[in-house]
Amino acid sequence: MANRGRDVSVPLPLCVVGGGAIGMRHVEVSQGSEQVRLTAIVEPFEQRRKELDAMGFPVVAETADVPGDTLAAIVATPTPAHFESATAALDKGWAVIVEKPVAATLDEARALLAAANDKGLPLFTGHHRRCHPFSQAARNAVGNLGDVVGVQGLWSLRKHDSYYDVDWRRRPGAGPLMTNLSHEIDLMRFILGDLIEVVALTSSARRGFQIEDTAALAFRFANGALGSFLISDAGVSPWAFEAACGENPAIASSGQDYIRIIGAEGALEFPSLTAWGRSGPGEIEWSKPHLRTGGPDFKRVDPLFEQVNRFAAVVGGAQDEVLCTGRDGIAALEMTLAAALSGKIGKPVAAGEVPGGYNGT
Ligand SMILES: NC(=O)C1=CN([C@@H]2O[C@H](COP(=O)(O)OP(=O)(O)OC[C@H]3O[C@@H](n4cnc5c(N)ncnc54)[C@H](OP(=O)(O)O)[C@@H]3O)[C@@H](O)[C@H]2O)C=CC1
Ligand SMILES: O=C1CO[C@H](CO)[C@@H](O)[C@@H]1O
Repeated sequence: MANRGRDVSVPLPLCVVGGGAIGMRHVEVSQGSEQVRLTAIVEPFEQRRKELDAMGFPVVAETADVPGDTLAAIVATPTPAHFESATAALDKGWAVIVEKPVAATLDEARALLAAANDKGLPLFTGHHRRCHPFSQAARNAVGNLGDVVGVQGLWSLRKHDSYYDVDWRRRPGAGPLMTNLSHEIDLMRFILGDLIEVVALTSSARRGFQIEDTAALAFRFANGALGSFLISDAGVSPWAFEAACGENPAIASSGQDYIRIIGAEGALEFPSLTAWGRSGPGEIEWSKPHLRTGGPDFKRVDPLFEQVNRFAAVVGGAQDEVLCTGRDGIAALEMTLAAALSGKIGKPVAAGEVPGGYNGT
């Protein structure tokens, strides 16, 4: 692969494309990492460029203006622009992390992966939750539950109204399915394996946009387990990934678990990894009390910092089993779009049934 075998004692020269909300978090962690060196922020809009320049950031208008020694990019443009931005980065010969969802449609996502493969360049998707120690531990802990029967999740955070002042966030490619459920799907895949079917009810009754504000979903996994999820960015609650773990400086912590995983031999709350299981010998069944075991104390990390360091290591030739690959990103996008399509047509949608050009509306 291109860039493999470079001297990893030298920080990876990397640019961030898109100087918005998450782009600036990538800038922050890149500037704090010894594994990478920020060469530029690519920001096409003059006013924003001026602001970034005044703050002392190295900012350029387009990919062509990025310093020539750059070897990698994090693409953090609006989702509908991912394809164009990531294609431009791959054309420069850069290794790429593209923010989630990997693209607006499956056709675009598959074309990106094909381009990366043709050029021998690493392509990852920014489903950063995998980089938390508790996510990796959950993957191992489900092995103690016996056959997994099901999973139940709830993600409900009320976004501030001005979040939706940004035009693209009210349009196809955005909304809590593409923006937030895509993370949940990747996380469920990471912990429990492939999802193969989804049925959904969607509603825009609270915010009144073209995109949904709330959805109730049911999933089927390849291993036979089932799942259900309620997701909303209009409803106030302490139950959501970011509130549970406090990873996002812009979102208040609650410390509340928001997912329960159920197996034939026990159950697990996430992300605390509080476990419920056998309290004695013999058949484990409903007349017997459960033994409750609190989860371990996990080291708190900034997952974006972990992600960029892992990325730098892979570009230097390391193997990685945690980062979300381009292929993983496509799988998460497929079931996210399947959920949107199901909500639209009122029927279950299986993997393989989402049209390549479908963008979720
Ligand atoms: N992993 C995570 O935790 C998160 C991921 N995301 C994902 O990141 C992406 C960006 O979201 P968010 O940060 O909220 O969006 P923002 O709108 O805050 O930021 C996008 C930035 O990209 C700029 N931009 C627009 N088009 C281009 C282009 N063609 N080339 C370069 N820059 C461009 C925008 O400029 P201007 O404002 O002037 O239009 C803006 O500065 C989305 O795909 C989203 O799903 C978002 C939040 C968290
Ligand atoms: O990707 C994401 C989208 O938005 C959320 C809130 O802004 C983030 O926390 C999340 O990681």
